[in-house]
Amino acid sequence: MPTPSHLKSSLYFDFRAARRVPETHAWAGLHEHPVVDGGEEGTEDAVPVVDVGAAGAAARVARAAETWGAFLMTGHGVPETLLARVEERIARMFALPAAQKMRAVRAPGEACGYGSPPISSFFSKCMWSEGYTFSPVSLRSDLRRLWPKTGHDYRLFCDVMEEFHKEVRKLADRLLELFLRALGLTGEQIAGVEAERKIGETMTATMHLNWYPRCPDPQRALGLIAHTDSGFFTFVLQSLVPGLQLFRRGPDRWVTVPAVPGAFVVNVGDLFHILTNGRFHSVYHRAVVNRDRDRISLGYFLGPPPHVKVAPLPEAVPHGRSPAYRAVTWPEYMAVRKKAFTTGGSALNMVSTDAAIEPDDAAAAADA
Ligand SMILES: C=C1C[C@]23C[C@@]1(O)CC[C@H]2[C@@]12CCC[C@@](C)(C(=O)O1)[C@H]2[C@@H]3C(=O)O
Ligand SMILES: O=C(O)CCC(=O)C(=O)O
Ligand SMILES: [Fe+2]
Repeated sequence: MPTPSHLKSSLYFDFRAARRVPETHAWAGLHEHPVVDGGEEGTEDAVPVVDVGAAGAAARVARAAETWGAFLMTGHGVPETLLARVEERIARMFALPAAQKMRAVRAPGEACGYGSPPISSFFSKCMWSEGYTFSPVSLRSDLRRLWPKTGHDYRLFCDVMEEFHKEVRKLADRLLELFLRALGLTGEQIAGVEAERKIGETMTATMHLNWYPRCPDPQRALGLIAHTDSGFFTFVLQSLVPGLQLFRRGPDRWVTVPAVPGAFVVNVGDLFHILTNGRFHSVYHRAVVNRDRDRISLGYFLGPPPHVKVAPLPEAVPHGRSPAYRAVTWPEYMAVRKKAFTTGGSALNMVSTDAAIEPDDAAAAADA
């Protein structure tokens, strides 16, 4: 039986002091599929790179979203100096004393706070990571839980995260437009059709910071269990230490995403999979740890507001066919995913209509 998350989060595991990986953190079946390098340009395993500022970007986005469900995004215009400041502040936050971090611990049922990744509540083993989730629109009040007395570090953290959010939220709108163009919608349709316009206007952002401490026995431990992101799409900023792996089929393998300075990894999430009727598919991914260096990543998760139903866009459904998925809100989908985790099924299958047959990715990548 998995340990309830509130129990896990009330005990602080001191990664820094660990000289070995205890049974509580040792995962079986991690090496079921080979791991290949995704950085070798021109090879089949090369993770697609899309310069979103260049001509032809929509077509490249479409191809990457259809074939991989992920890509490395360059040419986005977010200054590298800002990204470096963001990373520095995240590292300082994770270096705070345990007692201070535990003040902000995520309570059961809470969306925001400090602790092991929310998904860990479905597993009996613990991951080799800590994370902090917050909403960028209420970060000044959220962050008072970590820095009750505010002060210099609090202000610098909030300032840099606000600046980052301002830049990246605009970028998300640009990328959404590229995605919709990639689906075949014209500029007029994007501007004029209520449903499409609403997606951009109402899209919400959540930030989740990950810290993967260096690990004495990385072959036995796992930073973040294989999963698909549940929302529309995610921007992942990873430090220069690689660790993010994408699952690819035929032959089944894990592809390590190269650490490209200044690039964001873009992951297609399950609700975008639904919105595009499965044309852009969500990507299974996981994070591994290493012996020598800590790793930090930032996930910027875009999705609909909680009350909005997400259903396949009519433009994404082939003529004469019915939509492959039923309409769901994000919280409804999370409840389905919770059920899928406990029954071992696929959440996308569970919201599909007869018109869609999903490969059971959950089973295929079940190296948990
Ligand atoms: C917006 C969200 C997506 C997320 C759950 C969350 O409410 C905030 C944290 C996100 C995250 C980050 C680590 C992996 C993941 C599966 C998890 O456990 O928490 C994702 C969630 C998701 O994409 O469903
Ligand atoms: O650490 C990473 O590179 C990936 C993080 C991730 O998948 C997530 O936060 O959802
Ligand atoms: Fe993820």
